Amino acid sequence: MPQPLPPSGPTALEPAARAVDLTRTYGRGETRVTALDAVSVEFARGRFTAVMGPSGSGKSTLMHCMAGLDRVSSGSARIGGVELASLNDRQLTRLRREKVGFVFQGFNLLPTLTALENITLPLRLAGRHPDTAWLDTVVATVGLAGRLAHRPSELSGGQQQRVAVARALASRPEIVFADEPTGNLDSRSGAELLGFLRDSVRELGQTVVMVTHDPAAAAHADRVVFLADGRLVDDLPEPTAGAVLDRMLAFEAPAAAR
Ligand SMILES: Nc1ncnc2c1ncn2[C@@H]1O[C@H](COP(=O)(O)OP(=O)(O)OP(=O)(O)O)[C@@H](O)[C@H]1O
Repeated sequence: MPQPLPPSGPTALEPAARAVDLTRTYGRGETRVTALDAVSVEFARGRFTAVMGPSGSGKSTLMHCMAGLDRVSSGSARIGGVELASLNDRQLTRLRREKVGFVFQGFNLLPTLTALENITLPLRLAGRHPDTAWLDTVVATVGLAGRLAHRPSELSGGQQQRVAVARALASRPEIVFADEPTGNLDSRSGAELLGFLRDSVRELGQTVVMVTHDPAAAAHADRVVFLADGRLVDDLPEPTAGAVLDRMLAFEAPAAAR
């Protein structure tokens, strides 16, 4: 029998995810690295947040700790009110399947499965039946109707990444984490994909957190948070590409002057 997940709490008011003083260190002694240093951040429901910062600033570590793919060293990471540190491995796996969607740079589609089979695979693994009406809405939102019987090799890179987005949304997760989802796409496919992610937030009420290096990509989000040296250093609402670029230059200027 699967053990029940702890209750999610008063969900309407609870942010989709929250970190409090989240610290993650790797290694010991001289090789010890503090990837995240007491980061506190909330990701509100129904919002699209971009996470930016220089290489090595802790962006992927933050995503992995928040998504339950990595354990925190100290502090708290919660999804919909559930403290991830309180879960055993089996409960964590279930929480990831049921409440979290992932979109990675490399798509991670299974080549022998059709687009539709790829999209519904996590649900089937979780022993759940897809909600057909929701699935139709997701497929229409990401513009994949007519491509569902194709295998990944018969789809363009942009279409493959849209399959990955539909797969992340298929379970109607509490939150979707996307790690540089446009990294392997040409600029047109990338812009399209960002439009679909934004539509999933605006029209379907989903919550998306996306790591990106690209100010134009970040400008599709409702908010940008900036990391530097494992710390949260800035928080920009309603970002424009210009404003994001200005912040990035402001962080880089002191480093360049050293
Ligand atoms: N498994 C690990 N073992 C040791 N050090 C790690 C591990 N994962 C990450 N780090 C270190 O933690 C720091 C933050 O890494 P992280 O991958 O989160 O940065 P990032 O901002 O996502 O970088 P990039 O933009 O280059 O992907 C880096 O110094 C990295 O070398």
